[in-house]
Amino acid sequence: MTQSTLILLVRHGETPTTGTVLPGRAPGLHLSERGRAQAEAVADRLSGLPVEAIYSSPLERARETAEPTAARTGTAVAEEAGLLECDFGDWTGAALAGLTGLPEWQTVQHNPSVFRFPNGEGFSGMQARIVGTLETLRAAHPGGVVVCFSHADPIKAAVAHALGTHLDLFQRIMISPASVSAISYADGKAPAVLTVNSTSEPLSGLRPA
Ligand SMILES: O=C(O)[C@@H](CO)OP(=O)(O)O
Repeated sequence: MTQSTLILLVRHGETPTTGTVLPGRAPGLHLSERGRAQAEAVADRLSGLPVEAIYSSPLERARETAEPTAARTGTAVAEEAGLLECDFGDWTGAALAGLTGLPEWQTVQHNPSVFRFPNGEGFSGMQARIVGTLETLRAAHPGGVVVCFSHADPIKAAVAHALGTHLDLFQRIMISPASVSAISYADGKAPAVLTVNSTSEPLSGLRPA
């Protein structure tokens, strides 16, 4: 029987606007100094895992978070558009303080499955995209350890799906900057969520040697 495939989902490290602006897919947002330190810490925490492949959202903050892990493991980073941030459409670049007062914000929080960002992507479409992408990557690396660098909302949606949690409840899942969440996929079985939003522990125990 093939060993399970382990997919690690890493949110990018902090940027100068994390928590204050909805950056979305706007280009040119880089890690802050603290974010770069978090990216190094991710590489430390993953050391000891037999990483077979690394994929990243094409956005700078995700690529920069992947770099130390790539250097440490000697594994090239492949860009994967399926790991991109949600397309926030007209809300891209908006200050969160200005969005939280909008009536639509209540839908974003409490009924996201029906919400589509104006001129952007819907949460349901985003979830289908990230789940489909992980399915493709797991099929490409049977039995392997695959590290994927992505963004908060897609990771939350992927974890919710693996848990069997409805998308309308996905805002209850916390995904912090530079956190690692792990899902194991075995043939013929439901996915197993091994850890969510891990920000401090070493992770080599997820795939004992
Ligand atoms: O703005 C945020 O809080 C999240 C939403 O997914 O984005 P990112 O993980 O790209 O910072």
